Amino acid sequence: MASVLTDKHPCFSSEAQHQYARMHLPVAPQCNISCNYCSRKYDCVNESRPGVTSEVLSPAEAYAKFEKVKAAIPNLSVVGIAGPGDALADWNKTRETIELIKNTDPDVLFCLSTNGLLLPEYAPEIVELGVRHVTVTVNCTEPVIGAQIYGAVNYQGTRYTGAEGAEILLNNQQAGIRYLADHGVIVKVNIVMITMVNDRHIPTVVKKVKQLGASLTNIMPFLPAQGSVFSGLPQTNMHDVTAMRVACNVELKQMTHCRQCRADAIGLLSQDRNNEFRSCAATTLVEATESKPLPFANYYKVAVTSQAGKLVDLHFGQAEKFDIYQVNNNRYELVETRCLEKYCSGNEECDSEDKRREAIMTALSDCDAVLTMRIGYQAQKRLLKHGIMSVEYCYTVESGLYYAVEQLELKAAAV
Ligand SMILES: C[S@@+](CC[C@H](N)C(=O)[O-])C[C@H]1O[C@@H](n2cnc3c(N)ncnc32)[C@H](O)[C@@H]1O
Ligand code: SF4
Repeated sequence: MASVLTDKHPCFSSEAQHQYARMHLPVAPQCNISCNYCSRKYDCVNESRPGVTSEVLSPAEAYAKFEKVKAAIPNLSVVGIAGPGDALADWNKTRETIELIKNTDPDVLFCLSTNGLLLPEYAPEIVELGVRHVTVTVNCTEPVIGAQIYGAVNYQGTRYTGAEGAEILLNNQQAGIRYLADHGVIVKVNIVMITMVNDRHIPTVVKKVKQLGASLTNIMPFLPAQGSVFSGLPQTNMHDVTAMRVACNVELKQMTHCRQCRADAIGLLSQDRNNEFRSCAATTLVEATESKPLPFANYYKVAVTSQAGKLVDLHFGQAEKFDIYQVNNNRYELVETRCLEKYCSGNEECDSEDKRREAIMTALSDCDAVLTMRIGYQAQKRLLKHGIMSVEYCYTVESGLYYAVEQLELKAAAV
């Protein structure tokens, strides 16, 4: 039977994702390990992926932001701490933030995300604080595989590398998951699927964490992050991720609706509103939208970022081609493919970069929406100035097109 705790948590329950909003409070910037896929140094405003945030807050600032968001989003059910580093590496700030909110709003569900290194130390306090959802990232169970994924593990004042460091991390993760599950905490395990590194080993991880008491796993595609050791590896194909989720679902419940959110995400999973609540945000995305006439004969034109045309599996900033579809709520047709330069070249400051980005906007300006796996705030804002809505989605192109139509119609109804 589904628990009331998971029923209201949009990340732990696919039913709750459409009804309940969550907010991530970025109060924990530090980390105690180095994952080779992680980069928190590259502060690109166009990025929308884990570890990215536009601000780091003190516990008091986080509390003030919570109050503001709660007033604006009454269906806010969950407050999570997902970095931008590790919730337990900055435990004092994490705990203080939770305590401040809990004292005034005892109904909020709290969750936190961790690599698990410090779970043996803090799991009893987590339980005592009343945190009932914890996400632990477990990418392998074998130290030799861990040695390829983790550059270093800093534990109790010593820096460990290779299989030695990985072994400490993996042992602590496993002990921590068992403790939490035995004490009534719902544990979700994130697994970053990295082709040729840990992909074949994932079913073993799922089996192990199930034995330890985890309730579900979330197999996520590896996203190459500029500035990370793995920046040159290819992004994991969504087709492979989906196949792995299906195979592992036989063993344990799988999360399939993860959006790999930013550390400051706010709102429903499908509609990140973090930009409305940034301390420096002068206008909202809605305010920035220019009106655009309704499309001819109720057909919308949607530009899709897809590697092979079947799945929405490409970041907007990485796309070099856009498939242009005409679509309404029961038909769609691919009308052309436009080859353009990449939006994100990594050369943020340069003047010609701005011109190039405007040229991309002009090339897409006849479209009503861009359907993409992920898109950053500045790129969304620029698209909206051209009257183009951005829709983040992570499954087939076909279902994504209908989802985009739904979003366009909702927007039209709200005007
Ligand atoms: C930024 S972390 C924050 C929580 C914590 N430090 C951890 O690693 O679990 C949130 C999630 O994003 C994942 N992640 C970070 N960088 C990633 C990347 N480049 N590709 C895919 N997943 C990534 C992490 O493994 C983790 O599951
Ligand atoms: S544990 Fe989390 S924050 Fe730390 S390096 Fe890994 S992904 Fe980044």
